[in-house]
Amino acid sequence: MKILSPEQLKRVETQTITIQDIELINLMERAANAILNWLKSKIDVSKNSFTIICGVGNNGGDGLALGRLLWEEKANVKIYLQKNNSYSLDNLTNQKRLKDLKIPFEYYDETTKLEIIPNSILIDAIFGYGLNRPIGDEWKPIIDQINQSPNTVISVDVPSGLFCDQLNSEKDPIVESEVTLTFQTPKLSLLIPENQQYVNEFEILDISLDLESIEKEDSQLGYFSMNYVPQFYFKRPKFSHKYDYGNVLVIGGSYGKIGASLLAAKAVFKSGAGLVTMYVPKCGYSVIQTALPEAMVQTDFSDEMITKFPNVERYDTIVIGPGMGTDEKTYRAFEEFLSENDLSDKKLIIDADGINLLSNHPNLLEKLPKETILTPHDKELERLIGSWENSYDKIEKIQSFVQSHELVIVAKGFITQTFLANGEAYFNSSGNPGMATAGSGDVLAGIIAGLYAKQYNASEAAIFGVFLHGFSGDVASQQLGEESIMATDLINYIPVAFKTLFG
Ligand SMILES: NC(=O)C1=CN([C@@H]2O[C@H](COP(=O)(O)OP(=O)(O)OC[C@H]3O[C@@H](n4cnc5c(N)ncnc54)[C@H](O)[C@@H]3O)[C@@H](O)[C@H]2O)[C@H](O)CC1
Ligand SMILES: [K+]
Repeated sequence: MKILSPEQLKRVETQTITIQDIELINLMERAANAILNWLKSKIDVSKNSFTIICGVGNNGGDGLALGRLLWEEKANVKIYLQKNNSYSLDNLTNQKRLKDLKIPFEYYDETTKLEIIPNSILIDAIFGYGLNRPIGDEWKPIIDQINQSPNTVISVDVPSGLFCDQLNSEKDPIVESEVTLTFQTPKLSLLIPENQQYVNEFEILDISLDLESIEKEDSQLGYFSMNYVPQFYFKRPKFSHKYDYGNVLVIGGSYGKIGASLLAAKAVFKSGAGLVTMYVPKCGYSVIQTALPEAMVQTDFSDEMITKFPNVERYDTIVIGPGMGTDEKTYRAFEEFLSENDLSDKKLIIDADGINLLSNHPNLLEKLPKETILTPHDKELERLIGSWENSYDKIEKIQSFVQSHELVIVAKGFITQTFLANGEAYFNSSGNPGMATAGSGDVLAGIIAGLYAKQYNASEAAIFGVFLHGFSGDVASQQLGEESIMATDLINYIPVAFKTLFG
């Protein structure tokens, strides 16, 4: 799903109106109905109260229309409208509809003490994507009353005061919403960690904007959600053997960190690869033979670390890094491996210490095959590309890095972002805080490798691998709760995740 700017959304809106032969007021009614239906799916609206705070534009218009629909559903509703001498056309139409039905509303200005119905759901419909400058301090008293109220706050489209695609200043008054119900496409600001305090969680509501018009808009940013999963369905042909599903080599592990490579290798198997070989220092040999009898094991000469990389001729996919360490001997082995092998037809996934080695010796980056997948967390990423000022700057820096080096970067975080070699970035929608646990990243590298080894290309393996990893975490948390999830659970729930996604 594309992430669009306010200008693009406006264009799509205008085209939708022409193509569907409707008026903007009809879209506004759809938007209000979408919110009503969402509310009805959660609560009995007729037994609830709502305090709706509306602005002067179309976001306010959505709020007025919602007030009318809730009134018709026999909910207890109090509607506030900003006192002004200029309203959008459809805001005015909705004011008239309220008046025609004798549904009362009150005006407010910056001095008003809002009378929020106790225990009501507070609907924030002051500003939406039309915000074109920071809202001034005059808004502080109203926004403060909303944020300090004990009521549940639901924001329409965007928390009021929050820009859609640029950073706010810390001083800006912004509504802190419990849930943001955003229309049709996610707004970039909803996905940015700096805005956590305002966004908490969001849901995308379909208002049937014209999909072709959305497709025509140029955007390098996308949001990968459940709707896109079916295209990743893959059915194993009846007459197939293990070699059809990739031959994967996992290079990693060091004394005390054999577990990391083991987690990665298990995840490779669970995501469907045919054969897995592990290359570890000697101390890992019996551990792996016992813990993962399905894997073949080759060992380094060293007991404790990798000092020479193996011959990789027969493998098509190679994971490098989990638990490997950054000893100088390991680094030299890694450099020799990259310089002396023709890896152009190999699929490489580099994680953890493998990435740290690349950061210390950036000349090695040029030796990686095209579309090598790197899976850094923030610290590893910073070592690799340098620091960034904020999340928007981070996106731009990663985009230029992947384009200049022709790499794929999976930037891990609460909302993981996958950057393709052409600069496109996909924000992931699955996962939960329970997955912030040791070994989770090793599992992700393994899942991506397992998919890459099969029929998926680098971009697909990275984007879908990230989703599958998060989804396994979601299934695991439904069964176990977030608190107790361990990396091993993420692996154990991959089969349930596959089954839930593809039946
Ligand atoms: N396609 C859709 O998704 C649809 C969304 N709808 C809703 O419409 C709003 C966008 O409405 P718009 O009238 O363009 O803007 P706002 O209501 O967000 O802004 C109101 C108004 O305020 C002015 N303004 C901007 N910045 C400031 C400021 N800092 N201080 C004071 N005033 C400011 C600006 O000039 C605007 O006119 C969208 O979010 C949805 O909620 C449609 O209802 C259906 C289609
Ligand atoms: K809003």
